[in-house]
Amino acid sequence: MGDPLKIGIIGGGGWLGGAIAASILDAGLVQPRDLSLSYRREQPHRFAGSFWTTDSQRLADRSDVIIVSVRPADWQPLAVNAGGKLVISVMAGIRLRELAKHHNTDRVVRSLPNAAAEVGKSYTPWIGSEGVNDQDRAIVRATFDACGAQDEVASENDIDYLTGLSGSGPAFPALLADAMMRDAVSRGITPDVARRAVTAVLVGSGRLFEKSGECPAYTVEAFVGYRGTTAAAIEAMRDAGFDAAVRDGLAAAFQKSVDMGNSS
Ligand SMILES: NC(=O)C1=CN([C@@H]2O[C@H](COP(=O)(O)OP(=O)(O)OC[C@H]3O[C@@H](n4cnc5c(N)ncnc54)[C@H](OP(=O)(O)O)[C@@H]3O)[C@@H](O)[C@H]2O)C=CC1
Ligand SMILES: O=C(O)[C@@H]1CCC=N1
Repeated sequence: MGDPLKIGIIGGGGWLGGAIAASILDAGLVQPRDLSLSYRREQPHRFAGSFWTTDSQRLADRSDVIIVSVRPADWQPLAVNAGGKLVISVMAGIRLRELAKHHNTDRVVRSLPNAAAEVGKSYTPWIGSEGVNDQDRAIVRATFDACGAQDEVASENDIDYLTGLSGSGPAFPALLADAMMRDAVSRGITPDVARRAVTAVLVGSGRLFEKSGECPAYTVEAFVGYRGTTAAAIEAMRDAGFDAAVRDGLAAAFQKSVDMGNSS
């Protein structure tokens, strides 16, 4: 067996960095003493036994793998020389070429998890640079399997598109849930009941969807074919522009990711 893996998470005090840290610790991919996390302002009281620092270069020096999880706007001023080590970025928009140049390594991975990493249910597409080897790939898979599911994809264009589809994805059911809740409350349903009803719909339909493995079009058609209340709702939502709203939203996220890459 080789030496235990040492992992550092720059921005480990943040939302996604903290979720990844919790997932890889839970999965036993890294031991607490081999995990380093950097923060900027206030040290979070999490991950006892791990190494917290404000010095991200120190973190990089004591790690084999460096995960970069700061907001894209905070990345340019982040001067960290990885010296050829594996760098895994979870940042939206930042391209492989820029990552390699900025961190002085040809072993870089661009990935895009989502907020469900917090409950071990992220979906994470990723792509590696030419310098990434088979062992690096195995580390990336293990890292994002610990957070949910992952796929290596064919191009950075795929990452830009999936940044909207799955990276931003958890926001879309939240948007639907919010609209449903507000409608329910406006019709006199108590907020408590509305919240419980909407939460049950989201969680229950997610589980159902996962279990059946059906194509969503088939499910929708089955409901439409029933010719009841659900068909009435689906047809009214579609007439009101549901499909176009989703298409335009995904296009806006895709474009934003490309624009962020052009300006980084
Ligand atoms: N949240 C999400 O759902 C997803 C996020 N992402 C990507 O993940 C990245 C992180 O996002 P998220 O976790 O939401 O953001 P957060 O703001 O929650 O976390 C970023 C963290 O980075 C810290 N930070 C900033 N600069 C430095 C620095 N120089 N050294 C050490 N720490 C620093 C911040 O500290 P401080 O609070 O003190 O400023 C903060 O805790 C982003 O690039 C985003 O694009 C990708 C997919 C999904
Ligand atoms: O909204 C964002 O920019 C980040 C990236 C994908 C999800 N959250």
